[in-house]
Amino acid sequence: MPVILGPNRYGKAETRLVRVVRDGGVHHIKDVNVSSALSGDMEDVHLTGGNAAVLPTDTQKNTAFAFAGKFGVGQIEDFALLLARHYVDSQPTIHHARVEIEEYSWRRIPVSGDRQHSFVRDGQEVRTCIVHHDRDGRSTVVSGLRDLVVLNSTGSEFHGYIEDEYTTLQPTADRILATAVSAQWRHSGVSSSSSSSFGESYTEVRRCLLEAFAETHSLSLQQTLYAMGERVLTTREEVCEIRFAMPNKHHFLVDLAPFGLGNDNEVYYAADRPYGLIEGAVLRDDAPDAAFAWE
Ligand SMILES: O=c1[nH]c(=O)c2[nH]c(=O)[nH]c2[nH]1
Repeated sequence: MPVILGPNRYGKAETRLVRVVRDGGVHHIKDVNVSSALSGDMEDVHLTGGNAAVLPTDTQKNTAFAFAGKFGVGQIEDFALLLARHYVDSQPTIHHARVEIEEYSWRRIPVSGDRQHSFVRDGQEVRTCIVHHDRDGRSTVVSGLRDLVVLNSTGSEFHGYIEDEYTTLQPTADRILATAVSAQWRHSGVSSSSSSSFGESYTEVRRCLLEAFAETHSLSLQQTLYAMGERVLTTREEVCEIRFAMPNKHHFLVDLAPFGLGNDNEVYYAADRPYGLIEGAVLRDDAPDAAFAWE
């Protein structure tokens, strides 16, 4: 039976890289996790074990560290583009590079005196990007975040849904709405200029997400998801599509009647599982073709 090699890629996953930028006694921390995946002329390595086309994953790890030393890390999208372009442009056997970076943010610990080198991890939120570059010169950039945990303690209702023989959920006109937002947004174009605006874009998209979450009177988490996406797309022209995964972090009112107490929307049980999982994309109706951006 004839057998052929299917789609494949290989690379170094999760190179944990920390760079300290020293501005005199004032230090800055860049803490990232870099994963690269390359594809191209990889028939031989799979079919015969000939490695002539292979840029070792160990070299990919070294390149991430070397580039951090040589160029700094800066905005993760720029660093990912730098790496992806380098792999494709420097190695004829590499036709496509995918670079994914996560960034963990650190906040300075305010202390008296001139000590400026102590930090505390800034929550559990993670900034992300996935960049692709191919030998036709096409680049795509998807920026994102995950574990942005938000809660509205009122302003959320849920009623009017299907009720069948298995439904026990009570309709509510006032509930807690909480979620851990995972969002990824696709940039319409990728400029090759070195004056990056990915930092400002990230800050503003995040602001849109938070403001839309807070300002939307919610009849469902789905409606809130759409409102958040719509806010980003109507505010940030560089973004053409945004995808969400939002767990509904259920808060159930506790029945305090057995203890002779009422519960006027005050005491909740915060269940961690199971959770509703609401996923969806919001995009411009004229969004350019995504090509391989989401792969
Ligand atoms: O916002 C919600 N959307 C749902 O689809 C759903 N389903 C459910 O049980 N609770 C909720 N809440």
